[in-house]
Amino acid sequence: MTLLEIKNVNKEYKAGQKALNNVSLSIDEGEFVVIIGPSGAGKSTLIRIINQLVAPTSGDVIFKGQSISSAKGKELRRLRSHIGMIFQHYNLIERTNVLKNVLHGKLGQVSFFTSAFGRYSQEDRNTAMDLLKQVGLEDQAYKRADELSGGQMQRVGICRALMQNPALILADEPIASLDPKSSDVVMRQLKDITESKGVTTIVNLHQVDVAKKFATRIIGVRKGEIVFDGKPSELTDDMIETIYNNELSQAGKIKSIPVVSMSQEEGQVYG
Ligand SMILES: Nc1ncnc2c1ncn2[C@@H]1O[C@H](COP(=O)(O)OP(=O)(O)OP(=O)(O)O)[C@@H](O)[C@H]1O
Repeated sequence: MTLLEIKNVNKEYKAGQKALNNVSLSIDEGEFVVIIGPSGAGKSTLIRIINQLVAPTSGDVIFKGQSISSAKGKELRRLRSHIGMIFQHYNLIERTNVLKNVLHGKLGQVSFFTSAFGRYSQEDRNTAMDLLKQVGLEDQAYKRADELSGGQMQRVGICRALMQNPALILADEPIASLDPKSSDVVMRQLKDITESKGVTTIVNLHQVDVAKKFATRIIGVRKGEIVFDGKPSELTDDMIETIYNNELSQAGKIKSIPVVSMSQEEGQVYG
């Protein structure tokens, strides 16, 4: 069943400069979609337009059968409460313990007093603890968030997003600040836990090899347009070069070639 439809979406931050150019796509429930593309291609803009952190210049975003791009106020908050976000820099409250950070995922679904005074129900606490167990962090529940490693913090970020029981998770470069091993753990857990809960997931990544390893569908974006949309097995080396062509041909940007050492360990090197 279709969960999300992006219809003829354009985004111009500055008049005449298209960050997204007539993008249309449809995402079904249960998909694990990875968006790849060079720096500045429009990946973050595409992710942010889905939950209206960025408003499209034109076009429509339909989520669960309703237009989120024309929703305002209470209605927009209601639709957003079904969408969990995972961020590159985790966005945890560092001085607060891990369990409370996970419980913060309930914000928007509980009263101001519940969240302000930490009076979450036992049921919510049990759910948060269960989620931490599923990512192997139950022992860390009462540690301050800033005592964790980056990979552990991102796993807390995953639990916090799931705490709101979302239909959709958007992850904007969730492993960009992590080493290859931690990246692999985070992506594996994100995939397993969202799959087990039937949550649809859309992730922006710079690493093509990681995309191929975990995605059920890969979308390649270049200069604000979708230039590839298919299964990981259909993403050929030629297509990767098409998506990243400009990057590869500009010697000065060589650092942005999307290959990390994890792929080398596995003998899957692209680019
Ligand atoms: N807030 C903004 N104001 C003006 N221009 C912006 C803004 N955000 C993004 N852009 C521009 O829109 C285009 C797409 O940017 P976007 O961040 O979506 O790309 P990206 O593929 O996510 O890049 P990266 O991988 O480097 O994060 C770029 O040309 C960028 O400079």
